[in-house]
Amino acid sequence: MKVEVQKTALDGVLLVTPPTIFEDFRGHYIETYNRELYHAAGIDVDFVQDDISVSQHNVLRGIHGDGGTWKLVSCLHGRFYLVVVNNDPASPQYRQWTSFTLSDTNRQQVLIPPKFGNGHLVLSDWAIFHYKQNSQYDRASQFTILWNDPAYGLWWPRTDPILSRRDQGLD
Ligand SMILES: Cc1cn([C@H]2C[C@H](O)[C@@H](COP(=O)(O)OP(=O)(O)O[C@H]3O[C@@H](C)C(=O)[C@@H](O)[C@H]3O)O2)c(=O)[nH]c1=O
Repeated sequence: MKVEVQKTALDGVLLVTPPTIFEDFRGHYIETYNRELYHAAGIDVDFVQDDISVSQHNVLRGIHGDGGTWKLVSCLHGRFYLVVVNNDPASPQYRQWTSFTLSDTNRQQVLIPPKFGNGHLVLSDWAIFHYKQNSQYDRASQFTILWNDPAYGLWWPRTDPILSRRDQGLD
C-alpha cells in the first residue's frame, strides 16, 4: 500500500491518492489517512485537528488561509470544485491559482501549504468537505480572498454562488 503524490501547477500543492480505495458489492472502503504511509510519501505534517463542512449545491466557501497551516482536503460525500491560491507576496507564484474537482468517486485529496488560500464550490446536491490541519483554529490569523476579486482572476463554474457574509466581503 502506497500513497501516490503528484505535483501540481503550484509549487508545494500536491494531489494525493490515498493508499486504499476498495470497492465491492457492499460499497467502498477508503483509508483516508495513515500516518506512516503519508510520512513515507513525504507528507510529514503533524496534523492536530480534523474538520468537516457540509454544504448544499452552489455554496461557495472561502477563500481562506493563514501563514502557518497545512491542510489535507478530501471530499467525503458529493463533488466540489476546489480552488487553491498562492497568497504569499514573497513567492514568484504569488496570486497564481489552480483548481481540482474532488469527489466521493475519485477520492483524491489535496495538500495545501501555509500561505495558500482554499475555497470550494459544491457541484452535487450537497457535499461534505473534510480536512486535516496542523494548527488550532484561529479566526484572527486567517485571510479572506473574495471569490471574484479581480486581482486574482479566479474562474468558477457558477456565477451565482451562495456565500457567507464574510465571503461577500461584508464581515
Ligand atoms: C474553520 C473553523 C470554524 N469554526 C467555527 C467558527 C464559526 O462559528 C463556524 C463556521 O465557520 P466559518 O463560517 O468560518 O466556516 P467556513 O466559511 O466554511 O470557513 C472555512 O472555509 C474553508 C474553505 C476552510 O478551508 C476553513 O479553513 C475555514 O476557513 O465554525 C470552528 O469552530 N473551528 C474551525 O476550525
